[in-house]
Amino acid sequence: MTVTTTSSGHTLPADWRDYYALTKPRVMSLVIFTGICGLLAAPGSINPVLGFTAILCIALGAGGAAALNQWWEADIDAGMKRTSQRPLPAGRMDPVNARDFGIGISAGSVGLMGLAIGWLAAGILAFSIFYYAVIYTIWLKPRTPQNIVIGGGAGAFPPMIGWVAVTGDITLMPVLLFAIIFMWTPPHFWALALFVQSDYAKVGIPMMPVVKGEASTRKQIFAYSILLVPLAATPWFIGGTGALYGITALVLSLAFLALSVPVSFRRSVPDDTMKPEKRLFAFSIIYLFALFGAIVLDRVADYQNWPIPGVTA
Ligand code: HEM
Ligand SMILES: CC(C)=CCC/C(C)=C/CC/C(C)=C/COP(=O)(O)OP(=O)(O)O
Repeated sequence: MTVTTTSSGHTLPADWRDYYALTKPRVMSLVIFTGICGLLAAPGSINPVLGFTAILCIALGAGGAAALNQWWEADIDAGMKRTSQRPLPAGRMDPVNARDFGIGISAGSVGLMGLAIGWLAAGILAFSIFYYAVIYTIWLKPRTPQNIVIGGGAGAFPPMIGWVAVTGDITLMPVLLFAIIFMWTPPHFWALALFVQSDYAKVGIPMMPVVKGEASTRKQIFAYSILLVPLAATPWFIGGTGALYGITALVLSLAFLALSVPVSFRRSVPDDTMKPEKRLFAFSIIYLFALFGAIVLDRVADYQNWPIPGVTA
């Protein structure tokens, strides 16, 4: 077994990077960011050590759920070009170790969240782990083209968990933050699915482009992108944020909608470069980072006193 040495000369087991890869760090970086934003945007305050603990629990829970997802899907991942080099399909790790790692950090995250922060936040964290690892990965993903629409809920919980860690209760605002990610997920993923659909067809996963075809998928991307415009601005409309967030949300969502237009009203041709789809997918990630960053900036900049349409004169 090769070993890796750190800058200080300490050796690490060669497979620590595989355990890290099991947590899907690149994807989960945005998931955790939305959790941090939910915590920072919530009214009230939290001890910084407890705040850090809450975010650590969200990160461990997301990573544990991702490890369980990869343990369950090792055979599917082996059949897709995009995922074939992951630790399990590539044979670099014992599946039992991946499963135990996923269970361990998931359970640890829920227990620590409950003891340090509160059992409502811990309960939502536990449910989101179950939602991703069981409801989405085992039940929905292999059965229905609505898999990522319903399953998208799993990825929408982190900002609610961060918010509840501070306030201790679920109000309309964290529900709206959940709804925004829920509505964002289908165009985010289907833009990608349009240019990797052959992979999913090969392993028999009923993603929308495989089951309903490109035209239907493209129209649905447009529909969700239209709905995202008013939804993303709703926290402002109801007075939950100031105009800094509200205007940023409208500009970002209209840009998102504009990028969805070429995706929605075209058909791919043989050897298509799929540029519009790749642009929309890439922008979907920038969009969510910027949108949730704006929620925090708005809270910090205290724009709460700006005139809010329909609420103040
Ligand atoms: C069921 C819901 C979702 C599905 C099916 C999905 C699917 C995917 C897929 C297949 C990729 C390509 C990454 C790879 O090849 O490993 C990806 C990338 C990404 N996803 Fe999603 N995603 C979902 C939800 C989310 C959520 C909720 C977030 C964050 C809040 C998110 C953030 C990202 C990010 C940041 C990337 C880029 C990762 C990179 O650069 O490698 N995704 N998504
Ligand atoms: C706190 C907590 C539990 C957070 C979870 C957040 C979450 C569910 C994010 C979704 C991330 C994602 C890439 C889903 C796709 O899985 P996939 O198996 O369809 O993607 P793949 O084909 O790349 O493996």
